[in-house]
Amino acid sequence: MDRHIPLIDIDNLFNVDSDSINYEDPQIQKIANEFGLALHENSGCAYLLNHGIPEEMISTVFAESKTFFELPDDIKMKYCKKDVTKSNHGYSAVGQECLNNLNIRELKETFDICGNDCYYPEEVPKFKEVMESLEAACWKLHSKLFKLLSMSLKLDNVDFINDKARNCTDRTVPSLNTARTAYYPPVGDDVIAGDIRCSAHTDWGLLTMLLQDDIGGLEVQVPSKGWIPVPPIPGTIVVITGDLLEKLTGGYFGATPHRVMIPEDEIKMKKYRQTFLSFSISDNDVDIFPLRSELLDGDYDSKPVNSFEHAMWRSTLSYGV
Ligand SMILES: O=C(O)CCC(=O)C(=O)O
Ligand SMILES: [Fe+2]
Repeated sequence: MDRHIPLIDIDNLFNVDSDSINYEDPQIQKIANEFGLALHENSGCAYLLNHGIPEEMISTVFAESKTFFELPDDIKMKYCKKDVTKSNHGYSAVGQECLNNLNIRELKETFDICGNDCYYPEEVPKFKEVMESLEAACWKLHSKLFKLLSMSLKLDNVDFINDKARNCTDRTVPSLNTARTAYYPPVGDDVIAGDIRCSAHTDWGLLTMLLQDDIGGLEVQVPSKGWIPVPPIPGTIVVITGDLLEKLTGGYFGATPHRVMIPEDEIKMKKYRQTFLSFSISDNDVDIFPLRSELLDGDYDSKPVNSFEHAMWRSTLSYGV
């Protein structure tokens, strides 16, 4: 099969205690180089194999999420986002969020977990626990992936990117770091021209980890090739670069445009699709300055961006406020 998106075996790094990883180990350096190259060249996107997050943890999140998304609308709306200029937490119905700021209808529903003022659907008692477990597992992996990327940049400090993410996984520290469960309802006869499952956009943060079911439809935009599919591969996680990583690395890891198409296949179109996403977004008070290094493009705009301002700007545009 002609696979456009690189597949990287990260050799169960998740299950190794972070402090006991030997970053001098040639095997770890090889993984770091492959991963860095995959995110730098063309696709800005990679599949991770042997990521170590238990499949059961993922399928439980999909099952509990489905129970929530299939509740009546009036119940789901009790949990909708309260004020998108302040927090990213809560439920969004079809048509509420449009990620490329246009007047396109996105046929998706989401529940985002963000911040420390979290509320959860009481109708689905296990929702909170399973979401937070998978979120924590993703956080553990994020910090290891940041180390690999710092290594691939040949930086002495393997914690260079972690230092910029700061404490975003600590809920007592304000950040827009977010975990999202997404549900794309079966596409019915009321679909209109222009409808899409998720419109073209880049993510706002450093890295996004995406777990998808077997329906497909995700695509990334690759400069020389246009839109290319990122089909589901069982047992893998998809990693996508975001705006803050692009800024931090002076464009070396450019943010990757992506979207989700409605399947052309009639049978698949009538099926729902589910994903879980973990977006790593630095603490609110972090200013991201582009790194200076001979590897990087000296022409990159050196103006810093503030993490909160950037993510909030993107978020409010998506909700039209
Ligand atoms: O669900 C997907 O496959 C992608 C969703 C996405 O890109 C997003 O929510 O930012
Ligand atoms: Fe996205």
